Amino acid sequence: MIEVRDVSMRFRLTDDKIMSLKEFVTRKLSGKLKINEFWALKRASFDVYKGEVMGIIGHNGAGKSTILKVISGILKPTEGSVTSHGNIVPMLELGSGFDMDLTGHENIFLNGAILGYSEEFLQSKYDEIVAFSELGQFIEVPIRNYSSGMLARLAFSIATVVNPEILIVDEILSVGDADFQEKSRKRMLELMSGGTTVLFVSHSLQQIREMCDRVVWLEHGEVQMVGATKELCDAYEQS
Ligand SMILES: Nc1ncnc2c1ncn2[C@@H]1O[C@H](COP(=O)(O)OP(=O)(O)OP(=O)(O)O)[C@@H](O)[C@H]1O
Repeated sequence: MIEVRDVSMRFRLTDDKIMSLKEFVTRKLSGKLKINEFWALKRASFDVYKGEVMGIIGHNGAGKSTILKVISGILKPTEGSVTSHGNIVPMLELGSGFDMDLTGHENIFLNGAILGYSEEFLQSKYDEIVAFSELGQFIEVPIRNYSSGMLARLAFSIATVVNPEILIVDEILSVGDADFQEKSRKRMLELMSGGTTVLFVSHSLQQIREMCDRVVWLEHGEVQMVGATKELCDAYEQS
């Protein structure tokens, strides 16, 4: 269902603080621009099968969020390829696809449109989304006033209103209060039992052990191991 083949991702960084485009061009032309290359992913390959829940673990900076962005199509890999079959719903950085100046209500239509849902569809699902988000009257308030937990609730409610074929989740289950975490965990389990393929990053090994069929372990941008959850989490904990 998802084939990740020899994916490498290079970021180019400059140490210098450049204040304008003019300065950038002058420095570049005069050869004074120092650019460092950084490979956030190095020849990563793995498969995610239809209907399985795949966890991604690894220490800070291992490349977990980067691989999710590449699979979601947000970043184009420098080398390698990703093939996927089915519509992908990514829930990545909190608030991506949201406009902070708009209300929760307006953002349901904005974010929903970005995810590819029609206005009529969103209209028909609006009450359900608001009810699931538990935002109540806050739905009419600009979201810049929301806490990160409230934003996560809104994002999760919009993204899971339909059963996506592939759901990509970055740490979202660790945001919000315990009750909502439990509710979103149940919704994820429901989606999984309905055949949705899920790819998710979590720093909580307990969550990974509980929810995943298989796990990819990334370290410094490289795939360290791919395997069954228990075996892999045991190895990771011992490392
Ligand atoms: N847009 C970018 N430009 C430059 N470097 C980046 C960019 N995005 C990520 N990186 C770097 O790539 C590396 C991998 O980042 P990534 O966010 O994928 O790691 P992660 O495993 O998700 O980390 P964490 O667990 O801390 O969230 C990091 O060193 C990060 O600083």
